[in-house]
Amino acid sequence: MAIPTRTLNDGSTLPAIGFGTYPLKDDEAVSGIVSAIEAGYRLLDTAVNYGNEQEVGEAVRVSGLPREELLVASKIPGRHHGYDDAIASVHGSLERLGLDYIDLHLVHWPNPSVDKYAEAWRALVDLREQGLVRTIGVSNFAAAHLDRIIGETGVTPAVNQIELHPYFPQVDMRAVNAERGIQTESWSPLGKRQAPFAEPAVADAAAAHGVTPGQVILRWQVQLGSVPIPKSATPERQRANLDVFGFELSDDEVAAITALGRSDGRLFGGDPDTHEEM
Ligand SMILES: NC(=O)C1=CN([C@@H]2O[C@H](COP(=O)(O)OP(=O)(O)OC[C@H]3O[C@@H](n4cnc5c(N)ncnc54)[C@H](OP(=O)(O)O)[C@@H]3O)[C@@H](O)[C@H]2O)C=CC1
Ligand SMILES: O=C(O)C(=O)[C@@H](O)[C@H](O)C(=O)CO
Repeated sequence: MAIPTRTLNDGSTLPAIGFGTYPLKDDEAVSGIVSAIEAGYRLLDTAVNYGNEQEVGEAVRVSGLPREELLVASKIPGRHHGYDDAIASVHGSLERLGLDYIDLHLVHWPNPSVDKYAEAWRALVDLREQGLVRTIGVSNFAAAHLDRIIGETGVTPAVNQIELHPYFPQVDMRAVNAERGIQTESWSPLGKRQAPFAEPAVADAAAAHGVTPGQVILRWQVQLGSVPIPKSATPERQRANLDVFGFELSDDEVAAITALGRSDGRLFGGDPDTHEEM
């Protein structure tokens, strides 16, 4: 089944589901990403800090698909936030990927104590002008971080990739993004090691629709309007995770899953206002 698309504020599109590549490395990464592409994924999410950009580029070539049919996303790490460092960071990503442009590039974390994320953003704005990156966005940005970079550059990120899963449904940040015309992407969309597959809200919906709990959670993500990027090294799960466009959750089912949210629901305490990741 064809994957629907989301139109971004710069006129480009993203598939409604992408593929997360962390922590895939080495041969497992190449074979895992090639099998994901064969399953139908067209958006591949990597980062400098995942140490697997080379493998992502290799998988793109091994897949044999025309370059323009795939979207590669990467991220600038905190240690590269100075303007010149950010420019060099993206050139490094291009080199490791072996690509002549990157489809989507994000500032990975704001690292507010370093206070240079606005410089990294200005670098992305300039790299987009040069055509080296097609679409620019951020990750783990709170409202104040977004408003600062928008205010300083007049350029609104196309995407904000944030932690979002049933135990952390990000009601407020989804609204913050939507109010600014920013597409939300969900990292750890299944809840990673805390996947709430056995929660009645999830298990009951799975039974009602004849699908798996993982498919219910990813369908919930789609109906929230976010773009989830589940990771799986297993071809069977890769295919199942993509197969969420043949059923629809009711409003009550969506609300029941959202109600699983908890104030301490973050996976590792990654609060963008305080978490530092270099
Ligand atoms: N911007 C940021 O700060 C962050 C971005 N990310 C991005 O988000 C992506 C996804 O997040 P991630 O943390 O990997 O978490 P996910 O929620 O995607 O969960 C991945 C885990 O779930 C397992 N899994 C996948 N599908 C199923 C299924 N259908 N049934 C049961 N288990 C399943 C996988 O195991 P198996 O492989 O064995 O199937 C893996 O252990 C990352 O790969 C990365 O690209 C992640 C964290 C932070
Ligand atoms: O995977 C990422 O993109 C991250 O930003 C990390 O924070 C990652 O989730 C991790 O390793 C947390 O311990």
